[in-house]
Amino acid sequence: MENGATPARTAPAAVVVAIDGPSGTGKSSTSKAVAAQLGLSYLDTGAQYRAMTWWMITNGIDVTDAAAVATAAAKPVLVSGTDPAHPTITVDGADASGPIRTQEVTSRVSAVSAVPEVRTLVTELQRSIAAAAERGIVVEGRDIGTTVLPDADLKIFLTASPEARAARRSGELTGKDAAGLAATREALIKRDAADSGRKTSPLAKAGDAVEVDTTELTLQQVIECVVTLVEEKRAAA
Ligand SMILES: Nc1ncnc2c1ncn2[C@@H]1O[C@H](COP(=O)(O)OP(=O)(O)O)[C@@H](O)[C@H]1O
Ligand SMILES: Nc1ccn([C@@H]2O[C@H](COP(=O)(O)OP(=O)(O)O)[C@@H](O)[C@H]2O)c(=O)n1
Repeated sequence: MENGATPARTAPAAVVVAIDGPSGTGKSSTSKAVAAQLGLSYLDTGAQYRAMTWWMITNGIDVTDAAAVATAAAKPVLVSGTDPAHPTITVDGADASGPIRTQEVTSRVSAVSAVPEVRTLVTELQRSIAAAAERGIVVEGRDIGTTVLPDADLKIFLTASPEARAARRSGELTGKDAAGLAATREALIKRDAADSGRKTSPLAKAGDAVEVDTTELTLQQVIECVVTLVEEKRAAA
């Protein structure tokens, strides 16, 4: 270095991480923790489809009428906050973080997210959020590695047995009673089938994604695994 000056420490290049997988595999918990640990932004794309669904329900749109959903899709203004310590979502300026988690929204979101016009709009929004994340971002969903960010630096596909996923979800919602567990398992399998079977950008593992089966792993182990994979990518860049 000329003049014996200390070289300025350059910030690591922005890294884009795509985390996909079915419900209850640990995408949200893992993505938030990895983003927080590495100083990256975080985007929950499922929350955006849920917000779109909530808006449709609130505005009296029949979510089984794909043409009506397609026509209305451009109306709501969705804004996602990308701080992993405090992720937010608003619809037309109103906080939607509570209402998007209801059973009503959960049971209808797959119908709305299957509508191509909805996906086009939401995908554009997701790409613009990712492009604006100066230090990089962890984006979680169903089609991030395959469609939204096919050039992501690292793609992870999380899996877990239906039993493990239902137990995790059921523990969140209703406690551990057997009837609740069975109902949660059925609803989860039905939503996976709808999300995997739709024509437009279905839930799928990208060819170059790293698959991590979380069935027998603790959340902490999954987080450590993903952080290590990101650090390896950065070191190799
Ligand atoms: N490896 C794991 N072991 C046990 N519980 C987990 C694990 N990963 C996530 N969880 C729990 O399972 C539930 C669903 O996780 P979440 O991150 O919301 O999954 P997803 O975003 O894939 O639907 C949460 O209560 C979370 O704390
Ligand atoms: N990239 C994405 C993310 C979610 N979704 C849809 O949004 C729904 C809700 O996603 P979510 O991530 O909140 O679902 P959970 O796994 O948290 O239950 C999914 O069931 C899909 O129908 C999608 O189609 N594409």
